[in-house]
Amino acid sequence: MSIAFDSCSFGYGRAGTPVIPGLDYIVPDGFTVLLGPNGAGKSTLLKLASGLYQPRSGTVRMGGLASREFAYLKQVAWMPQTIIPMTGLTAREQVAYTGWLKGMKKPDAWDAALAALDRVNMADRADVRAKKLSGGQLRRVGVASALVHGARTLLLDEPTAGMDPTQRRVFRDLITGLATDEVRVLMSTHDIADLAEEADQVTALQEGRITFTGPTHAFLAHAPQGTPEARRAEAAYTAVSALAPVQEYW
Ligand SMILES: Nc1ncnc2c1ncn2[C@@H]1O[C@H](COP(=O)(O)OP(=O)(O)OP(=O)(O)O)[C@@H](O)[C@H]1O
Repeated sequence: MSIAFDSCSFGYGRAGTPVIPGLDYIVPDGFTVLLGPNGAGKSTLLKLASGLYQPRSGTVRMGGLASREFAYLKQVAWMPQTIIPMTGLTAREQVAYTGWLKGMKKPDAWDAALAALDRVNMADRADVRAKKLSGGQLRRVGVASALVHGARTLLLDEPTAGMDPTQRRVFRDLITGLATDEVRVLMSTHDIADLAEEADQVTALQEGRITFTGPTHAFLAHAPQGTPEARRAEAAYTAVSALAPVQEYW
């Protein structure tokens, strides 16, 4: 069951212009990259999908569940742009705490935390204080926190921002492997050239409106003929950014 936005509108403050002005969108299966320039509304969309924000009008639902229901929140995991280490907690405690917040029993959360840290190659740091971890290690803790309670949709907000190219490659491989038949991953990024070809699907956002959503090969087909392979994703992105918003696609 996927997350569906139906005429979803959202703005900051009561009277503020909507940042998301009436969005219809279904989070695709597999691994989807969410592209868009600064301020397009990517983080806002992810927060709406996570249930952290509620729409001003319209709905965000998963099957019969509205995004404000706890049963919905248990099905999704959101990784913010910045992972804040919790004072005094070890990596394992921080991940287990997230699991507990999502309704897991303490012993289950404790076991699942180690398993999640293992999936991100951090099991050997499980007992290190989160404050002592490097930026990259802390991001892994963030991914482990997203994995700990077995969510069906992972919402990752620019998890590779600020990483060096090598670190980014390792991290990207890790994230690509998280999507399965049962688990959807929606990840925002600025890193168009690197990521588009590894994703199953691409969604492009412009001023809170979707200009493209579909399989990666269909996205890349927007690159003008003769564009060199290395530049296709970027050229396709430029082309879809100029498209009119998608009106109906589901
Ligand atoms: N807390 C806030 N209060 C008021 N306006 C906000 C707030 N957060 C975001 N905005 C505004 O909402 C719009 C969308 O912001 P959002 O962070 O969702 O975009 P984004 O695509 O994630 O951008 P970036 O790539 O720079 O992270 C921007 O115009 C931004 O200034």
